[in-house]
Amino acid sequence: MTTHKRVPVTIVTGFLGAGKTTLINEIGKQTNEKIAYIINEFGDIGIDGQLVERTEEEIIEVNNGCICCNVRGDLIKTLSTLLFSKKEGLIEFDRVVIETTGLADPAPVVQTFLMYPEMMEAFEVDSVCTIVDVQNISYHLDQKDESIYQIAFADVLIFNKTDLSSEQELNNLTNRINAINPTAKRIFTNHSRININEILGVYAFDLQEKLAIDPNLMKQIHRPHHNDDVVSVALEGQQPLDMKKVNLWFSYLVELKGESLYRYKGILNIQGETNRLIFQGVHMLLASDRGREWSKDETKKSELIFIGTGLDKDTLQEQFESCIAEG
Ligand SMILES: Nc1nc2c(ncn2[C@@H]2O[C@H](COP(=O)(O)OP(=O)(O)OP(=O)(O)O)[C@@H](O)[C@H]2O)c(=O)[nH]1
Repeated sequence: MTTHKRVPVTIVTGFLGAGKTTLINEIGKQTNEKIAYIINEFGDIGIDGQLVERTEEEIIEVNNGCICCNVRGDLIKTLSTLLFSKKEGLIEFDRVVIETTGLADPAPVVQTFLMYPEMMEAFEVDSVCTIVDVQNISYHLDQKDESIYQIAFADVLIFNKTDLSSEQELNNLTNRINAINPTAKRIFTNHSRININEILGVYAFDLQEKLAIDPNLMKQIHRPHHNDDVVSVALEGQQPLDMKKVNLWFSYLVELKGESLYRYKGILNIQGETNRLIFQGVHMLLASDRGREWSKDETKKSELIFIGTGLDKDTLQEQFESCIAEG
């Protein structure tokens, strides 16, 4: 029997809006393990960290870019700090779960655990779990190489949002994905509701298999990716917003920009509301939800992030300001 003495690391990847944070929340609901979460977002404002429900866990947000390239140094620093804090008895954790940005290539993230002695000694990759948004993945595969790398590199493929796809569409999609990665374990679900024992403690990561996919994995070579056509625009403001105007603005965005808007999400301060309004969008699908109550000692504010192609910050800023409530 193999014993695993190092801290297991689960890497959760998948294209923008696929259901990664939803899975993180599902892990939180089911596990008794102490988990340190590292959440990397594409954009200047971290929304996901605020949407993770188990707040007593160690949640570290790494923003300012994508973990697989310009912030890889930040990832190593974060992991080193976690190790140090654990050694000093300041925190406890049995596992690390990393949520990458939806545009990350998982190979360089995995590389972190295979190339740096301090990391190799302390951590072991348990599995790379890729969430596949069955409603949008065909479009993403046509448009973005990152979604191909994420699928190719998976040990476990979670086909999510099956509630939004017909059986026929799912069959066609499975055939297309089989051609990219025929060996990964497959799980079909919606709202990332899986038995987490299917992804945690499975030790499915197989270096030889990964080298067959990417012979450069152990070298410092980084394939070019997310060419700068995908941008993120972050907006922030403290003045309360008018719900009716926000609805009109979002209808306009969904209708006219839905295709190029890969992901948009945020927390809104709506006039007259005691609770935060959470909105989440992936292309044409937009949902909103009442979040927790604003606490007395926090400043009420709205924070929004838009990720897509052809986005103009000034126009979005102007539209955002036009939603400010009067009086
Ligand atoms: N209908 C449907 N909606 C889902 C499902 N899974 C997740 N969602 C919704 O899809 C949106 C995106 O889910 P997230 O879990 O935030 O996706 P993500 O991959 O973390 O997104 P990014 O971190 O922005 O890339 C949210 O509004 C979810 O509630 C599903 O199976 N079916």
